[in-house]
Amino acid sequence: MADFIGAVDQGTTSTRFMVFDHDGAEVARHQLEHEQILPRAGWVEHNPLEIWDRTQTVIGSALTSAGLSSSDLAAVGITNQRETAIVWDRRTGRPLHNAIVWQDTRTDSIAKALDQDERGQTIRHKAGLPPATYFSAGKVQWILENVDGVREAAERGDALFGTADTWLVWNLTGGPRGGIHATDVTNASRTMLMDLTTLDWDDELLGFFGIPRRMLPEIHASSDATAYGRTSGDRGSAQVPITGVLGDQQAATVGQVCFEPGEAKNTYGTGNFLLLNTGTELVRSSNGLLTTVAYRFGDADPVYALEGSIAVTGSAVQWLRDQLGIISGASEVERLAAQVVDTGGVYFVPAFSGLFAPYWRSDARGAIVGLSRFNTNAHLARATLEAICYQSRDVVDAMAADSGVTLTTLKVDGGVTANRLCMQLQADILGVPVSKPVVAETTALGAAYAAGLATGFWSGTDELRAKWAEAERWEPEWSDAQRRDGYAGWRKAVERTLDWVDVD
Ligand SMILES: Nc1ncnc2c1ncn2[C@@H]1O[C@H](COP(=O)(O)OP(=O)(O)O)[C@@H](O)[C@H]1O
Ligand SMILES: O=P(O)(O)OC[C@H](O)CO
Repeated sequence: MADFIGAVDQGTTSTRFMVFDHDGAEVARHQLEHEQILPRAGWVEHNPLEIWDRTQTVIGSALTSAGLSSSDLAAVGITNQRETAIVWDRRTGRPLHNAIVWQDTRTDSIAKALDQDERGQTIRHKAGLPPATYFSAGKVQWILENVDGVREAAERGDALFGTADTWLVWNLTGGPRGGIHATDVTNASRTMLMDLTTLDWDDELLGFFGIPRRMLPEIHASSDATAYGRTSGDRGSAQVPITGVLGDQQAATVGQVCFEPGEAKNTYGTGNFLLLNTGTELVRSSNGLLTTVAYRFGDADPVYALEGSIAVTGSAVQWLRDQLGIISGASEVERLAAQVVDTGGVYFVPAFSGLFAPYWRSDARGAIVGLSRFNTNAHLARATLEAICYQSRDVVDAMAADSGVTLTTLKVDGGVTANRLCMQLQADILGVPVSKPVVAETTALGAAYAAGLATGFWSGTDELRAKWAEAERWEPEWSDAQRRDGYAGWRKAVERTLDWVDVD
């Protein structure tokens, strides 16, 4: 058997390929960014061909850097930015529009209209999601209605829809020459088109968006030995089985070995995504969280999760860098924030395109409140880090209310966790310890685990669980009063951002 498992992590800002050995240790990686196309305020697009090109490059260069070839890979897993919608022509492989990214808000009127009658409740009940611009279905509807010829092509069966996993699987398995059109249950659970109980596309939901079933990929388990086929073996490379496919936040849940109900992880990247494993029971949220599929391994029952999705966390740090210019790199925010002992009364709510969980308010906009002449850049930097943590606190509180689970530790990962001050603030603001694993690339690791489980490379979840090891831990230091007062101020600041714009 080949000694390694590969994993493609196709994220919002970059695509990386990583190779892991049997111990789950990293052997190789290469990563490339792709362009963020911003045609108008609120619109965010990617070029699917650029993403495919980047994917091929990072696979080749990561293998070469480690002196490996594709024949050294027992299997490959794919994990991806979720919800982002791609529609392409099956005959040519050409995209019929740029990918419409999860952050894009152009479909606000579609989402609003659905929520004005009982369709909103039907979507909540069947798909586990509130009608919102975040999810794929409205984006597909927009392409069908706004791009010439796409609806006709979709009805003829020539236009295919997929999230980034589907696009990559189709291209890796041959594209127009017989590529496999498939997705997994976790990605399908983010479209607003899948019924969480049947794990199949739902005709009533498809009808709400006018989406022909023929456009849609087949839905399979997240870990499956055959459904996703093999890489096409172009340019003399080996045909490697693709045996793991799952959305990036679900992959991080697997990489953090959250296999038991009550276990949770929080990933801090562009946004934050906190997932709580609720087992084979489907828990419906009354507090603004999403119900989603965490993973399905082979024929086993699906495992569900409650998710709190936060749109802007690490990207608020980018805003300090790119728009305000008060830091020159993301890592500088820690030094600047550490120049002061608190935020000097400042709160920053980065509701740049509204607020996701648990508020789901597209009429909110960002605000910096509590300013006095005393305040400096350092206070704003610290308030940015606190905003990341307070938004996570909102979600943790909603989760406790929905599930009755009180976290005893929060497992963390993602780019922002490099910021030790931010992680200390997170422990302080939550009042629970925060724990970071040795392998911080939990997303790629989770995709590799899903792929390796399907082929017998790893024997089962117990073996994977034994590989998890803590690298760093932060204990709460704030007093209860400090925590209570700080959070009360945050809630007041959030109130100030609501009902700020009229959204059409
Ligand atoms: N030291 C740091 N302090 C705070 N934020 C950071 C730091 N390093 C990186 N970030 C933020 O982390 C994000 C990138 O994390 P990553 O996990 O790669 O995100 P994604 O997968 O969403 O692209 C960026 O938004 C960046 O601003
Ligand atoms: O690509 P990331 O890491 O920013 O994750 C994006 C999420 O999957 C969006 O739901």
